[in-house]
Amino acid sequence: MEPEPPGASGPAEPGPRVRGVRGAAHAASASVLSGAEAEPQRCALAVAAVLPAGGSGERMGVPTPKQFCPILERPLISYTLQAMERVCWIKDIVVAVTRENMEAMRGIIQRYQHRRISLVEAGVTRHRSIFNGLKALAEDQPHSKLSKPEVVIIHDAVRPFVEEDILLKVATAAKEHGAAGAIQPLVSTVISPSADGCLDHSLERARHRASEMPQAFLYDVIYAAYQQCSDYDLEFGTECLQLALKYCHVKAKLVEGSPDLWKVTYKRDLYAAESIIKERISQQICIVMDDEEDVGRLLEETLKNELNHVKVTSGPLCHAGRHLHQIILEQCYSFVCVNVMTSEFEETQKLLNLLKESNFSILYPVVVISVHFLDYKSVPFDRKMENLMQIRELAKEVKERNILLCGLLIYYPQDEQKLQDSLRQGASLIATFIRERNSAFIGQLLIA
Ligand SMILES: Nc1ccn([C@@H]2O[C@H](COP(=O)(O)OP(=O)(O)OP(=O)(O)O)[C@@H](O)[C@H]2O)c(=O)n1
Ligand SMILES: O=C(CO)[C@H](O)[C@H](O)COP(=O)(O)O
Repeated sequence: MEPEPPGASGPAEPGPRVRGVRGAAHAASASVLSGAEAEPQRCALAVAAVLPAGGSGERMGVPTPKQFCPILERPLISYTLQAMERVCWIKDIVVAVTRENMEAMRGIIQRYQHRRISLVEAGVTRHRSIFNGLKALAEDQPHSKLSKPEVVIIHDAVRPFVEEDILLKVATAAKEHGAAGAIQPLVSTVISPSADGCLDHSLERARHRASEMPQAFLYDVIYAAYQQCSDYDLEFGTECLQLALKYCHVKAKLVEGSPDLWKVTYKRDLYAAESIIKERISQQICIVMDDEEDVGRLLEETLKNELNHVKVTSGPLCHAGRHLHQIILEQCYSFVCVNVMTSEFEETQKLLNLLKESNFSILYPVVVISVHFLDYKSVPFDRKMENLMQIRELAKEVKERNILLCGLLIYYPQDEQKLQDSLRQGASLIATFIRERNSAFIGQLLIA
């Protein structure tokens, strides 16, 4: 068994923390993946989790095992770990990884500051990997920091959108029934073919369910089941709930799960996962501007009208960045910075410095759009453009910190109608960059 990574700590305290590097990153992680405001829940049980992550992802058809495939440049498994570790009542998270990927996994834990993780070696099948994880939690492990839990949750490393709510439901049901698992209605009807490749019979769809993850068990039940398992079960079995039934006569409680619990299996699932994450981190935009700025207010109004499903907040960068910390706590990953009174990039630079200090962008790419207004009666167009070309250097520098910066020049004519058109065009460009987070925009100066 692997020791905890350096800097790993005990269970997280409920609620997000803001101070320091780790605080910022994990505050950021508190509710974005769940897509909900995460009120920390309580669970009186001693709970640990085992995450099998030792597969090769054959059906994905790419050389990298799917759990290590990047989504927005971060490995898929890191999203799943983030979803598990934000649940403060899960004491230990044991991850089963193949020997050849152990070093890569340690790197991921360190880079994304995951906590409460222990690594064990995976087996050649999913059941064997899970068994190895369970063994690490057994009482008789010499030199182990892990303690035997009352309830163990088993969850695939490739199901990143697991929420605290379903984890609590399966853990609580496992305490009462001995075993519990998430289910979903079947999408397709299940049929049974005969040896000649023809239909033998079909199952009545409404009477069957798809078994998903997470599942939870009284530790003693599932450990005893795995100890009694045949080699055939360990080789070909796909259902842990069945093992509890077959070997311990425990009938699992089935709990309705959400469609987002699906298992990333094919390449298209990576695109789907990326879209879900992008959508979740684009639900809020913060406009950084001086309260007195009329033109900023107009832009804010236009953005609110054009993006009526998105929460738009605004405010100045206060002393010591207090206001920004508040915004970070509110899970905002998209900033529009209005530069009017000051020299071209002064406000943007201040915002970037705060974002860099907070280390907020470890987990998700943060978008910053530096907005400038073009009123070429006061500054000649060529000089304005020359100044604004600094955006390239600035963008290059902050890209290393996972901050995606682009500039937006908005034409500011006297004519009311033309100004409205420019603002609408600007709002549409802002919305596109925030939604797509496409690196082609980085360092570009967009013109509206
Ligand atoms: N020997 C194995 C095989 C699978 N798994 C894990 O079990 C989970 C669910 O399995 P599956 O989706 O089948 O993953 P793969 O086996 O990697 O995929 P494929 O069947 O397409 O090869 C994944 O997190 C996978 O890494 C594991 O820990 N050890
Ligand atoms: O959904 C599940 C129910 O336990 C498992 O994740 C699934 O059965 C794993 O099987 P495989 O590794 O063959 O895809």
